[in-house]
Amino acid sequence: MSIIKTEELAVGYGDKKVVENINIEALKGQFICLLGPNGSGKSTILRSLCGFLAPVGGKIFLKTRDISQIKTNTLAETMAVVLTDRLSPGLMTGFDIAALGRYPHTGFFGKLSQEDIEKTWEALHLVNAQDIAHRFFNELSDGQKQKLLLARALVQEPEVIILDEPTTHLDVRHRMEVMNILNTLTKEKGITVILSLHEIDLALKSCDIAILIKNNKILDYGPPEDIIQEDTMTNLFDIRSAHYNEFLGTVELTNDFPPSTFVVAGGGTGTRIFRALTKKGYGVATGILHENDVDYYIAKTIGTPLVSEMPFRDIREHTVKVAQKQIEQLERVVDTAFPIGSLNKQNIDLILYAVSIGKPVYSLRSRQECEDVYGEQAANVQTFENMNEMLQSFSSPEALTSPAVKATVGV
Ligand SMILES: Nc1ncnc2c1ncn2[C@@H]1O[C@H](COP(=O)(O)OP(=O)(O)OP(=O)(O)O)[C@@H](O)[C@H]1O
Repeated sequence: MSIIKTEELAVGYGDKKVVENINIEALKGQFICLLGPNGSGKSTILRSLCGFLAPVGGKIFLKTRDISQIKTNTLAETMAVVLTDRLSPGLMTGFDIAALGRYPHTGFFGKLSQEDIEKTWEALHLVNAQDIAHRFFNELSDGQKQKLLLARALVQEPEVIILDEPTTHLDVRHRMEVMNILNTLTKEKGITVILSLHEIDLALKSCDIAILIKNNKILDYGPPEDIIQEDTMTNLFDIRSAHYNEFLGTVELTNDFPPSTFVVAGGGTGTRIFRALTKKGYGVATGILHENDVDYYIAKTIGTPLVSEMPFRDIREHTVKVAQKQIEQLERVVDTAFPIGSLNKQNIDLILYAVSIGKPVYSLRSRQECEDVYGEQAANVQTFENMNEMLQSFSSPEALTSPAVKATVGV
């Protein structure tokens, strides 16, 4: 069932159009998220959808009725709004704030009936805010206030809730809680939720429909699984210093330092090392990674040169040679203590090769394990108990190889 529909909607201020040609439809129980850079018009669209801002052009329908023809009180029976504006409610308690949402249902004097009181408590329980109900709103944290504003929206018993950046200022726990509550509302109560968010990964993992906004228009609109590709987020936000991995849902800082360290990784053991080296300014090359390994996805997203092999295949002679060539040109080799199996045992040979040509090898395996794995050559491998200890023993990143090396390893 269609709850909100727009036709050739243009939103903005006065004559100025901020976003135009908006043709979207929100169905019952859908979780819809607006994504876009600062100033792209997310708040302007949300304000228009809830009738606070008159459209510059086109139409908005709330369950087939033109929203401009609906009185505010009638609108409030169907739609609840949680905007970012700070409330200064004087000496009101958490309960009072939540109960404000009953106003479309109370009589002329706004007196709460027993039923209103019960419904307010119900909403407070639903957002897990019953313990702050008797405290003054002004004295609560942003996360606690946000929960009460959600409760206020819920007691309205709306069919649609519109929220502008409901997770701003919240810590990770409250952020997850708010998103969980909203998700439950859509799935269990059939409420349609339309919101804007800045956390890309959270948005894409939670929402049924993403609306991507940039340069005055809707770039794309649909289920994130269908519309988000590898470069979608980097293009949407014009990100230069980082890349978004749609498969893992993470943003990784780009590493474009000249490679100095070859990280022999696998099974996810390389990920935190790639990130740590990137943070400290060391260039990285890595291998030999199977193309279904999490280290492969992270290394690709970070943008490091990498030597890879097809998933579930033995590492071929040729691939080993490519990795050896890279090692020859770099300063050092790191053994991440990757798990060893029949498909990647050549990575052990790779480390032995590095030792044989005199490259410093740094290992995160225990001394005993090194001896088991590298035999006599273990004496030429330095072991470290943890990554930071290992990084401290590296020469400073300024002393790294020249950009020419980067060219030779094929960046
Ligand atoms: N009251 C206003 N009068 C005129 N222009 C406005 C007004 N409010 C916002 N704008 C402009 O409209 C454009 C879109 O702003 P909007 O707040 O909708 O963006 P947003 O995507 O929500 O941004 P953010 O992610 O920073 O919250 C911006 O250029 C902004 O300067």
